[in-house]
Amino acid sequence: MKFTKMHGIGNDYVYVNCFEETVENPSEVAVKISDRHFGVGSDGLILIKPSKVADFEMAMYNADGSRGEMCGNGIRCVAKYVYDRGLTDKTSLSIETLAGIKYIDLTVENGKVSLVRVNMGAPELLADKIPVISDTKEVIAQPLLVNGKTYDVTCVSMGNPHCITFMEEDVRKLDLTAVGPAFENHEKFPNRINTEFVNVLDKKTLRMRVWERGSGETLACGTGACATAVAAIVNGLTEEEVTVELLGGNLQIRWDREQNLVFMTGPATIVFDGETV
Ligand SMILES: N[C@@H](CCC[C@H](N)C(=O)O)C(=O)O
Repeated sequence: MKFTKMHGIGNDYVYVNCFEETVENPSEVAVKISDRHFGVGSDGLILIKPSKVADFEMAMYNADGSRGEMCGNGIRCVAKYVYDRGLTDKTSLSIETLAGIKYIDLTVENGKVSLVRVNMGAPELLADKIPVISDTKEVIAQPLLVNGKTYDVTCVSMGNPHCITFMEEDVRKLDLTAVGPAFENHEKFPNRINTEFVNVLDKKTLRMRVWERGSGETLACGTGACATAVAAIVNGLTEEEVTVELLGGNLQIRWDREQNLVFMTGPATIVFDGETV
């Protein structure tokens, strides 16, 4: 199987061009190929496929083989792949995901994509749609007991579920391997959850670390950065356009509240091409 290793600010996946390749059991392939010792090493597997309803389809699998509805860093990489590799010459394109069709604008320099802006659609705050088990319609700044400690959490879906916790403690010092799995598998989250640990640096800047459902700690999460920006705005912590600083780099996120659409802008990088034996 031919593949391409790519990353979006350090959130790395193995990409397979399914116009040329067939992947029989993507969940199994995702587990094997993601292994950082016995495989290629990645946060998961992303298939680039033909679509009947959009220009392309993206199918994403976490490192544990589970399917993610959407991947913000992944969709920027898919957009770069299809343009740079000549599968399209469009600089505005649409990509089908399990979370609906996303619309993308490319910045091209010297024939290659340098920046990708994604219309991520509307955020979902209703608890039963995320889903989060709750007595209230939405979960905004509510206490959640995890491993004997109470966290103040806000939950948002960007097509996939996120639980955001703003804290005073420097998130760079947290041991996510201790607390991440407890959030991910908490009884309140029937579909498990991605968790963002966040410091508000100022009205325009957030610092975030993420524990991803199905992949553990990653260097960045695009849907997580969008969900975090929305959570910060509904909690009155930031303005409507923010820079989210992640371990692997920065993303620009804007929630246009008039249209109720979230826009994410960031880079995408091709690392190498390979072939499995
Ligand atoms: N890293 C991604 C999100 C990948 C999916 C997530 N782990 C899930 O299961 O929902 C991003 O950049 O958005």
